[in-house]
Amino acid sequence: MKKAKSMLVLSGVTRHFGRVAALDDVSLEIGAGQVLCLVGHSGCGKSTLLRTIAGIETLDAGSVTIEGTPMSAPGVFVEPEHRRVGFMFQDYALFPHLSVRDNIGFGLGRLPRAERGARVDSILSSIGITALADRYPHMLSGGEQQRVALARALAPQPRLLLMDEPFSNLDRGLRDRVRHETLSIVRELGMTAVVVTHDPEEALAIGDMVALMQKGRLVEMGTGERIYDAPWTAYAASFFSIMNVIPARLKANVLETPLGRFPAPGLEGVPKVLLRPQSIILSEAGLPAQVLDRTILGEIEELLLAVEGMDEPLVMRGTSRHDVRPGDTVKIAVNAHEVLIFPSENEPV
Ligand SMILES: Nc1ncnc2c1ncn2[C@@H]1O[C@H](COP(=O)(O)OP(=O)(O)OP(=O)(O)O)[C@@H](O)[C@H]1O
Repeated sequence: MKKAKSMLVLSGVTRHFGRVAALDDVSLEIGAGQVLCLVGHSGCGKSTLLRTIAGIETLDAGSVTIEGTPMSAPGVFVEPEHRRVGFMFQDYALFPHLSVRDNIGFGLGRLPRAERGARVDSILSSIGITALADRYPHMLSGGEQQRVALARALAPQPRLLLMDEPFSNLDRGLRDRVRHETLSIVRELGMTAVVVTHDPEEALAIGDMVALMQKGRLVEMGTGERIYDAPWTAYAASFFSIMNVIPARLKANVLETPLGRFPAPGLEGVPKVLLRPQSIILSEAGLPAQVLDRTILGEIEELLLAVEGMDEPLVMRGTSRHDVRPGDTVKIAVNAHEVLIFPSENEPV
């Protein structure tokens, strides 16, 4: 497949606030038409990175390049309004005293009046909110306000759309629908977008590429499928999924654990061994474990199990129902190829 032309290149982007390294040597690249999701715990630097791309924040070192032109680099700073970047804020930041139509047209001041009107009509129609054109923000539901904020960010026809937690103000049921619709619009327009979220599932669901950040650094970037199924770091593995931490000892290229022995050629030191709850099954041929608790989480059943040699209960999850209760003894097995093993030196702090 032909590689898409680079829309955005970040190289060694660094930004300190006093002693805090909000961004520490972040480098990444996204192609035209791709959606990148920046994800990580609160305070890891996601918003600062987005603001740096927009030019609302300056850099201490590194560079931001859009479509091959440096925007922020040593001796270069292109003002935000000249970057052709659309920004959608978490709280939407709509102007309360302006109608929907005027909110959307706000950034189009330089266009002749008739052209501005036509542009606003066209975006109202493509986002499906023509009926709301003459209302004011206080007359709109949360989902409608989100739509207007999206329309306002898209109206100046940016080459890059930046969205900071665009769905976090919506409640659960509405969020999934609005998220789906928003992404459909972004994809139909062929927009390149960078979306910030703290929600691992949301990142996997919407990003062509997912970039996981921790303490100002980029930990891993990849497709959602790769970063979930085959994480390079224990940090990423545990960020996107609940994990059981399995105590292990390395002996002659074999890991000895309370759940069995697993081949680990070439490993040294004290590796970290992780296992997803769904990688454990009940099997007559398996090891004994005692049921501590059983919880039905809707579609999923969760068993907490005590296993000899493990200090922490083992969490097992699956869609099958098991007729067991606390105190019962069961036999468990693990899918050996689903055991995640990380060399100790591979870990960010
Ligand atoms: N203007 C500022 N002055 C001082 N410190 C700041 C400023 N902006 C951000 N920081 C600090 O930089 C770090 C990164 O902040 P940032 O807002 O980018 O994180 P985030 O990942 O977006 O967090 P959240 O998900 O909570 O919004 C934090 O430690 C924050 O306190």
